[in-house]
Amino acid sequence: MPTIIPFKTIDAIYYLQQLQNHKPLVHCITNDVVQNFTANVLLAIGAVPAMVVAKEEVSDFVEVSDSLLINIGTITAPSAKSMLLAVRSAMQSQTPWVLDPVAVSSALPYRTDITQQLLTFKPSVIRGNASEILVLANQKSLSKGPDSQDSTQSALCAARQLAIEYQTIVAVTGQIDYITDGKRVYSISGGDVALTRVTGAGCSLSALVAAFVTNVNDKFSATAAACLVMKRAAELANKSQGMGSFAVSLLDQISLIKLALARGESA
Ligand SMILES: Nc1ncnc2c1ncn2[C@@H]1O[C@H](COP(=O)(O)OP(=O)(O)O)[C@@H](O)[C@H]1O
Ligand SMILES: Cc1ncsc1CCOP(=O)(O)O
Ligand SMILES: [Mg+2]
Repeated sequence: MPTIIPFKTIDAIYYLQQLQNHKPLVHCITNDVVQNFTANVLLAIGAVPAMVVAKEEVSDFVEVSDSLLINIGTITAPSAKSMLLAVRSAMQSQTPWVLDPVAVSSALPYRTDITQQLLTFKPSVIRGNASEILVLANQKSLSKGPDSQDSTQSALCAARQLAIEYQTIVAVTGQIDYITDGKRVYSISGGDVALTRVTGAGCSLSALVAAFVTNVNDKFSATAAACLVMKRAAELANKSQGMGSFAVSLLDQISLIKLALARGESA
């Protein structure tokens, strides 16, 4: 196992600045539960979201986008078709794309099979919770629908194995996030368990990753920067008024995160 390196705030600030300079257009094919929240998270960080899903136009739209998010949360036969067309186009045009394998498990062979097909089109990053990453690496897991029941520590070997097998970057998230390209590992601690009590935290994090990996050479560090932003924003968000307010406050804190990270660095 390589040395696990805590990812630094100063490096996250650099990638955040790159993102905000370029204002990337992020093409999202995501699940029905989190469309609006995901679009708002992307706007809050300084990216431009576009939820374009029709099979007739996904290939064209990938070509004008800076990156693509594929999230299989509420997959159906028509959306699976759109996803496969979009990732084919992304691979051909070398557009970075992020896979969020929501709820892959032995109990859901349809989405697991589609995910295996998607993986052949070379995702730039796979972002999932520990149970999802264990399943993709053919290891035992304990998921509960879209939620993980496994620790990220227990999925780190699986994450590295996947990164090597698909020559990609894997972000396995939970109490501690790990980001790996198979050889190196970054860790990010902190965040807040409240992130597991609102829907769409993981899905919108995958969208953030898609925004961060555009226009950069080092997608490994850019992925870690996205993960750090979500954890720090959750720490700063208001948890005292319940989970509805937390979700709104999380958006507020994402929109203000550059200032907060810079303040933390100069303190
Ligand atoms: N117990 C926890 N403590 C702190 N942060 C957490 C915890 N569990 C998940 N997170 C954070 O929640 C976000 C979503 O991750 P995760 O829950 O793994 O995704 P998903 O919603 O896809 O299951 C990430 O930013 C992750 O770091
Ligand atoms: C509840 C639910 N059901 C299908 S997709 C989805 C959203 C999952 O969101 P997240 O993985 O971010 O918790
Ligand atoms: Mg998820």
